[in-house]
Amino acid sequence: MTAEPARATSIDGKAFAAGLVDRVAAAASRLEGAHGVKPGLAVVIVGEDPASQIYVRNKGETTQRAGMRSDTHRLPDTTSQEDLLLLIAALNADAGIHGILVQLPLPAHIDSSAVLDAISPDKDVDGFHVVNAGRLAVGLPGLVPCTPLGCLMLLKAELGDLTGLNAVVVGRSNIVGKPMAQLLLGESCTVTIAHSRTKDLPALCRAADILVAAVGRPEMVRGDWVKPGATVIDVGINRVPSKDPVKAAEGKTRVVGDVAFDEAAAVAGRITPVPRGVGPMTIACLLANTYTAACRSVGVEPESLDASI
Ligand SMILES: NC(=O)C1=CN([C@@H]2O[C@H](COP(=O)(O)OP(=O)(O)OC[C@H]3O[C@@H](n4cnc5c(N)ncnc54)[C@H](OP(=O)(O)O)[C@@H]3O)[C@@H](O)[C@H]2O)C=CC1
Ligand SMILES: Nc1nc(=O)c2c([nH]1)NC[C@@H]1CN(c3ccc(C(=O)N[C@@H](CCC(=O)O)C(=O)O)cc3)C=[N+]21
Repeated sequence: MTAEPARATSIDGKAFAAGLVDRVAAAASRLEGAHGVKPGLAVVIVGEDPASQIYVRNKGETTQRAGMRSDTHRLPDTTSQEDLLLLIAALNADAGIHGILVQLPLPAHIDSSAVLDAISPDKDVDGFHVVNAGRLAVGLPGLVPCTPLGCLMLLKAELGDLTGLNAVVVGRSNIVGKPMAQLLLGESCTVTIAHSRTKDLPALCRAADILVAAVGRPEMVRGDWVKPGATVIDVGINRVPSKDPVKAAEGKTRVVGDVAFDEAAAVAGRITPVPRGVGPMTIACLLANTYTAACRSVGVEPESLDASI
């Protein structure tokens, strides 16, 4: 049997993200020129999780590249919840900081929701605070979680108007699946949210014009789950052993998504790769949210950052 050639367009999230970072940088420099406000982001990381360290470093570098202030607070994994809450209170009160991100997951002895809800909703650039989740649900302006926001920007750049399209979101987390579904509903898609208890997931996915996979299971979505011509957004970031058995034995890993890329690309119209798909958009949207929060802190309407590549 010969492999089917891939025919889907691979959506270049990395290039789109670079363009977005440039637009944020330009808008942030105009904000600073006009109002003397330099957007500032504080990232708090508790513990030594290596994947988190890489992500936090990328964020710091990209933030500075965008001409914004970036502070990283690294705390030992023995930090008490009380001390973490004290740091958040200090950052809430710091007028030079417009965005606060507490890297997840937190160590088990800390109650994540108590920590996330201690962040001022106006500085909650992750959009995880219950107030921002509520604003998104009722259609009020707030701060929208970065990963679903990045997915929506890619979808609108690729497809234009999404009205009436069937969207299936696989995953119902508060961080990705639920806000993704809210955003697609806001674009007048017909939205179905699937999860681990969904019956006949492959058949459900085959009805989707837009299929978003946010599951955390390497290559779970197969080619025959995809409707011909559909747009597939792969949010998954999964580390699996390297293909080369020698390297795998040395503990080398590679990153794959929640979608079996080659199979799905043979059927889909458009698909995001992993890496270089949704991941870079998450970071770019974090900067966009920090810019938005900085504008609102001085009562200025943020400039539109939406644009095609
Ligand atoms: N690219 C990026 O910037 C980011 C990527 N990620 C990645 O996205 C993925 C999802 O993250 P997150 O939402 O935080 O993960 P969670 O583990 O919080 O949620 C996973 C969801 O997938 C569902 N699920 C699990 N197994 C199945 C299954 N067999 N069939 C159908 N649904 C299933 C779960 O269902 P149930 O609720 O029933 O348990 C749950 O709703 C991960 O790979 C993560 O690394 C996350 C954040 C940012
Ligand atoms: N409070 C909080 N907010 C988050 O948004 C958050 C978090 N905690 N915890 C961890 C997850 C994961 N996440 C990623 C962001 C970017 C890439 C990214 O840039 N990925 C690149 C490189 C991938 C690689 O090679 O490792 C890519 O996909 O091309 C990946 C993962 C944000 N998260």
